[in-house]
Amino acid sequence: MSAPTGQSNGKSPLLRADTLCMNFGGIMAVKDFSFHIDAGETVGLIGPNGAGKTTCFNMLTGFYSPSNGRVLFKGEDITNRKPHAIARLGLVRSFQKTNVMKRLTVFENVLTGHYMAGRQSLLSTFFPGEKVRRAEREARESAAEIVETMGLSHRMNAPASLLSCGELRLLEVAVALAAKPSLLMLDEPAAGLNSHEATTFGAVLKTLVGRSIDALLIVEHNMELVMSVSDRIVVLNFGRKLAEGKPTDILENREVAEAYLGKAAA
Ligand SMILES: Nc1ncnc2c1ncn2[C@@H]1O[C@H](COP(=O)(O)OP(=O)(O)OP(=O)(O)O)[C@@H](O)[C@H]1O
Repeated sequence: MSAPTGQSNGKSPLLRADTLCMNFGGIMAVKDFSFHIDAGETVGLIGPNGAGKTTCFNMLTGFYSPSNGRVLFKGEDITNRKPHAIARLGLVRSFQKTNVMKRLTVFENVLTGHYMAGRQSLLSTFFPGEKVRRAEREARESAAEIVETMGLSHRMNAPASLLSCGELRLLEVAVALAAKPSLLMLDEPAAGLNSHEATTFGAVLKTLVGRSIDALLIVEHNMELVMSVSDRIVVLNFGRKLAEGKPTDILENREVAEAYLGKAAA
């Protein structure tokens, strides 16, 4: 069931992490963690509180320098690169904290996401030529398309402050998509959603790979959601990979049940 070396089967993976370790002053938060993500996949990274999921996210995206190991993205070694340089290569992450500006409309938020990720110079903004005007047009078209992809067209001109929790979570993903990721990494994107909202959210997430992005990595505590959207699940426990496999295999895995619920419940 598991792929302990983090190697994909034959193909070159989109992302590959080899024996990542993170040592916080003597505490090993992550130990020898290897895994991969292929283009076309949605991978769920799960584990009990404190298992090391966010630490992994931070190492994969340049926010932490691993104490050991390396990260390859599209075959390029990105270990110790700066987060913005990694994002420019197409590896974009969300944070548990919202990236939405409440006073801006849905459309304006997504457009802002474009500009934040853009490379337009200040000079060209003040003295726009045809090239800048074309880029502006394309950014607006792309923002409208992303809003539609996320199922928020009917809320396009609504201030974000008026959105429901479910709509807000969708908008957060839309803003991340504006950075044009190849691999999108979402850290607890469904936090606070009720069951109905989580179902809608999951249905939208399922449409993204192959349409807007090449692959998706999702850290999520909502088991129903993560099991329904993921092709493959990787389980962390005490900083180590405990299991890896299809959602159905993970749901039946005794060690995983024990890690989450304690031995008595397994
Ligand atoms: N900056 C830090 N300094 C010291 N210890 C840290 C730091 N960040 C995380 N840790 C520790 O590393 C371990 C893994 O934490 P991490 O936040 O990665 O887990 P997690 O799986 O994301 O948890 P949660 O599901 O609760 O968000 C925990 O024991 C945590 O206390």
